[in-house]
Amino acid sequence: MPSGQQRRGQGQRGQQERDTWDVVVLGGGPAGENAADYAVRGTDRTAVIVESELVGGECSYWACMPSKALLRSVQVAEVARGLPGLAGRLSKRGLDVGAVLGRRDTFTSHLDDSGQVRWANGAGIDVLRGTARLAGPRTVEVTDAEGSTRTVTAREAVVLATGTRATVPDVPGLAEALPWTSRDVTNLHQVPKRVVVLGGGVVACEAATWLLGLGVEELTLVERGDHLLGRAEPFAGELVREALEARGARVLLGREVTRVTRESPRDKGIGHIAGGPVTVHLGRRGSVTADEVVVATGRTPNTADLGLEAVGLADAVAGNRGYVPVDDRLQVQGVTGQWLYAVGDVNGRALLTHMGKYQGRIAGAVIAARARGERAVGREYRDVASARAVPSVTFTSPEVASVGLTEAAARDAGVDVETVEYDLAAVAGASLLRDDYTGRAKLVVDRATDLLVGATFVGEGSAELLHSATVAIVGKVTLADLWHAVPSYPTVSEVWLRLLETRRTAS
Ligand SMILES: Cc1cc2nc3c(=O)[nH]c(=O)nc-3n(C[C@H](O)[C@H](O)[C@H](O)COP(=O)(O)OP(=O)(O)OC[C@H]3O[C@@H](n4cnc5c(N)ncnc54)[C@H](O)[C@@H]3O)c2cc1C
Ligand SMILES: NC(=O)c1ccc[n+]([C@@H]2O[C@H](COP(=O)([O-])OP(=O)(O)OC[C@H]3O[C@@H](n4cnc5c(N)ncnc54)[C@H](O)[C@@H]3O)[C@@H](O)[C@H]2O)c1
Repeated sequence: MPSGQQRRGQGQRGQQERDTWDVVVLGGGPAGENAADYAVRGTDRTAVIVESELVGGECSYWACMPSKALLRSVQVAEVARGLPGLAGRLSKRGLDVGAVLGRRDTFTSHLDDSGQVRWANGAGIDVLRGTARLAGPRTVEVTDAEGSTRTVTAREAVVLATGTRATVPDVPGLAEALPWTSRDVTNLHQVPKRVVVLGGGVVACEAATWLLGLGVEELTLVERGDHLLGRAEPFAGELVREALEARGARVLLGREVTRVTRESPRDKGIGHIAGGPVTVHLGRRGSVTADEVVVATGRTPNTADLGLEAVGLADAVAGNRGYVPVDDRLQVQGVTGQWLYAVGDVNGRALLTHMGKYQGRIAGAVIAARARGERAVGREYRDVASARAVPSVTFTSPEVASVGLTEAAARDAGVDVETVEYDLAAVAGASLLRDDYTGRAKLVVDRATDLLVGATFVGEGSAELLHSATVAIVGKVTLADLWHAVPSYPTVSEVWLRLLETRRTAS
């Protein structure tokens, strides 16, 4: 048996000639990387990741990392402006945009994935460059940039981890106007003076926050629904709307874009203003003209050219909004032989990096167990979190952190719902963070069991608070027991005590 070091060396030398691996992963984003790692970790089994762009996926280069790098500078500056002793010392000229974009670029490794490839090789995983599609059971075709195609096979498992891309709605003139998508707005090189953001979900609200912070002078956000952040508790969207408006944004809710027109559209590369002024028409409700339009209206799974018909999956995927249907072991439903899995965004369960990585860990563990001849039946081999305990943080100002079910979702699920809310600004530890603190917390409780089924915290410091609620939900801690989990003073966590006190007073 070769040592790990020998095996890694052989893997790197042999991967161009080799055509069979134990595990073949399509897509090298965070979900695919974790599935490959957990499938072979500590063994001599072989795995390959087939990647058409950059190993590390959307998250590393065009999503989580650049957006959070931009938002950090914007948020720190905003907090400082609200603190006596600091506010007056800050330059009136605002942020040093070049330096902020430079820091962003260090977090995306200047769109160079060699560090991620080194990690993969070090973990015993080969990397093949090219676009992959299924050609039959355990068989994958890979087409490289020059157009040559080779066929690779998997002895044990194939994992689909091809993620999603930005949806550009079918609005007349929109595609022709060359709108910015999440890739451009996270990798912006120019700050347009006037921007229209289409959509009011997580991408739109975060992008509006950093665009305003970087100096956009006129920002209009157009959402077709009645709320921002439509999947969160309604008060979260309200607080974010108020905050965006306080910074000068115009938020238009319940508006439908009917047409988009642009003078001389020209593709100048990612993050560059793509032509002359662009006008977004809102039917009889007027129009808005800006220097750039950002489309943030949701995601489309990368399944259209994945060869699903070769394994009889085309109809099942089409009937699942284009997402690959999986069971709780992340095994693709409708395919026999226990060889096909799908993890991360592409299965549509929870479009978040941490959830994709969690699913990757589970799928990898199932593959490894089955390779050992085991049945993979225990709890460690099941995705138990995606249904009822998905944590998510929207890094707006104020932050929105939530886990589990909203009140509406809990009622729809038939839970005997009890709720309790508290003004986070009235918590000493929160009010210390900034003088203009705004926030609110809400718990959704199953009255029948005294268990928490959902929690939402809006306000500075919520992001790091969230895990306490996730632990309470997953660990099935009753609210009676939470009374004895004493939060430190003065911290934002003290909101737990206030929520429990409020509940006691009400009952
Ligand atoms: C602007 C923005 C900000 C976000 N911020 C956060 C955040 O803060 N926190 C969070 O948890 N989530 C965030 N998300 C969501 C997060 O980016 C995704 O949930 C995550 O990237 C999904 O990981 P994945 O591995 O499933 O897919 P991806 O990261 O999309 O990776 C899929 C990979 O597959 C490759 N691929 C696709 N098709 C093929 C093919 N046929 N052959 C070979 N390779 C292929 C792609 O090139 C890509 O590298 C954000 C999303 C956006 C758009
Ligand atoms: N911080 C984070 O964790 C983070 C950040 C960004 C994205 N994400 C993930 O990425 C996913 C996708 O985010 P998203 O914001 O692109 O999608 P989304 O589904 O969350 O929001 C899209 C919004 O666009 C609106 N919309 C759709 N078509 C429209 C139209 N024609 N005109 C106006 N509005 C329209 C929808 O009503 C919805 O409110 C999120 O659900 C989240 O899971 C996470």
